[in-house]
Amino acid sequence: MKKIAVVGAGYVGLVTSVGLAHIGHQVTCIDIDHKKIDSLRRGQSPIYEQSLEPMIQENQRQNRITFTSNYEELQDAEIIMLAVGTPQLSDGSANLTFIYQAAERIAHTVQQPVTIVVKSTVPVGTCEKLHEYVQERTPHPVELASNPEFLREGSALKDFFEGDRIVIGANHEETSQLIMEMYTPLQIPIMTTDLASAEMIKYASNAFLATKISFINEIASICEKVGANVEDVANGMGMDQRIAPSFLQAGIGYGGSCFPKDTKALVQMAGHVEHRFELLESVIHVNNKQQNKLVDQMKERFDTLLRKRVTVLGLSFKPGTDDLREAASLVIIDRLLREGASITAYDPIAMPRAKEYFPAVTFASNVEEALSESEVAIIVTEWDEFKELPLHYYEELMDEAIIFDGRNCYDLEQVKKHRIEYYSVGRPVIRQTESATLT
Ligand SMILES: NC(=O)c1ccc[n+]([C@@H]2O[C@H](COP(=O)([O-])OP(=O)(O)OC[C@H]3O[C@@H](n4cnc5c(N)ncnc54)[C@H](O)[C@@H]3O)[C@@H](O)[C@H]2O)c1
Ligand SMILES: O=c1ccn([C@@H]2O[C@H](COP(=O)(O)OP(=O)(O)O[C@H]3O[C@H](CO)[C@@H](O)[C@H](O)[C@H]3O)[C@@H](O)[C@H]2O)c(=O)[nH]1
Repeated sequence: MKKIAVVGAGYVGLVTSVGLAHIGHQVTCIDIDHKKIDSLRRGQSPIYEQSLEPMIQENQRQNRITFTSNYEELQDAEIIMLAVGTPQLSDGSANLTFIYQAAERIAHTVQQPVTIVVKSTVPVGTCEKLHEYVQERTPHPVELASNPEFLREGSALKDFFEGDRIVIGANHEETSQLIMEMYTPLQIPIMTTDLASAEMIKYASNAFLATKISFINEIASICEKVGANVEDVANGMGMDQRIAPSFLQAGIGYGGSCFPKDTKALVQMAGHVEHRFELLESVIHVNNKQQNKLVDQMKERFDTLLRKRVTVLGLSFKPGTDDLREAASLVIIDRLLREGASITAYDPIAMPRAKEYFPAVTFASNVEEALSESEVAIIVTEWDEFKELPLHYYEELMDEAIIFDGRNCYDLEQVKKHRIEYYSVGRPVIRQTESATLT
């Protein structure tokens, strides 16, 4: 059992805190956001993540986790994990303000030798500089390690307990050893390396996954023109073990708090060492195009979207989370509003948050209400609730069932059985008449 402090109670900090407590460590989780800390002390999670709230409560009952805004409570921690945000600046590079603010507070608080473990995604070279920065501000010996986080929202706890790998970057063997001991109960393969390589593994992994998505989205656009079906293409490609099936789901592009910002930060980072990362620039460009694609198709279909009653199904950037950061819904709703459409939206989880983002949108309390009297539906997030919705609902509830599906939720053969006009990504359009199917 180790005494660990985690700085930042966001998606990463909170999941890490709860996960470490659950495997037996004594964890103090610190955040400057008093509202978050108050709600956590009451056992309420400020974010939606499957199984997180009960696990917070269980570890509180076992006295393995405490929440605070007071930095003095990290004084006796042997390990301090840094999990504050690193959002993007206007030029796309990473904003390290929160990292340095937290580092300064840590330096002025520690009373004994400590190891700082950077979980936040930071540009290569940051950990080395941060080490000097903290050590200059405290007489106590400080070690520093990079331990990038690979969890996905929506399956964050599962990823904590059953991740593919743990990467530890450090300058000394003993530092890596200490962090390996901390993770021992997890039985996840551990890779150790130097600080810079660990920092780069995080950016390279996200950039590669984003590349797979933009690649399949480009293939999808070509499929639409040549009459192929991108799902079959992706399945066929994925059977090759060198390619692998994951992250080949065509759709309206990647969003979220990581891929958009980390791809841009890596382009910036490359630029700083006079390397133009042209491949990644294209990946970003393709993604921007992709987010606008369905609205472009809709405009083509209707000529004008002025006063069109549009239903938006799904608002979060992916299912299983209430996170709206860089969600495709932001781009799509903004475009639709500018085109003069009137929007009703529904999301099973993200609506409380979404209300802050979209003051001009009407929110429905369920999918039926969202679809009733709608002229066109657009599926932005592939929640199970939408995937499992009987297709006759669209026929019965909408004026005329016209669906633009940005996540390929439905099987084309099933759609053909209904009077639905159906546009998806990288698959043939279904235009249904009462008696015939014209594709
Ligand atoms: N969200 C993810 O899925 C994910 C996955 C892997 C890596 N990451 C990376 O992890 C980092 C954190 O991401 P996140 O999504 O958890 O961010 P977040 O915005 O959800 O949480 C960050 C938290 O840090 C707190 N904070 C800011 N300054 C602080 C300070 N000085 N002291 C204490 N708390 C402070 C904020 O109040 C906030 O609660 C980022 O670098 C991100 O790129 C995120
Ligand atoms: O085949 C796919 C897979 C994903 N997406 C989209 O890509 C985005 C990101 O999805 P996902 O990677 O599942 O979620 P994140 O929670 O953003 O996780 C990514 O970003 C995290 C933060 O860096 C990393 O820790 C994770 O390893 C990495 O998968 C979402 O908009 C998805 O809709 C697709 O369009 N097609």
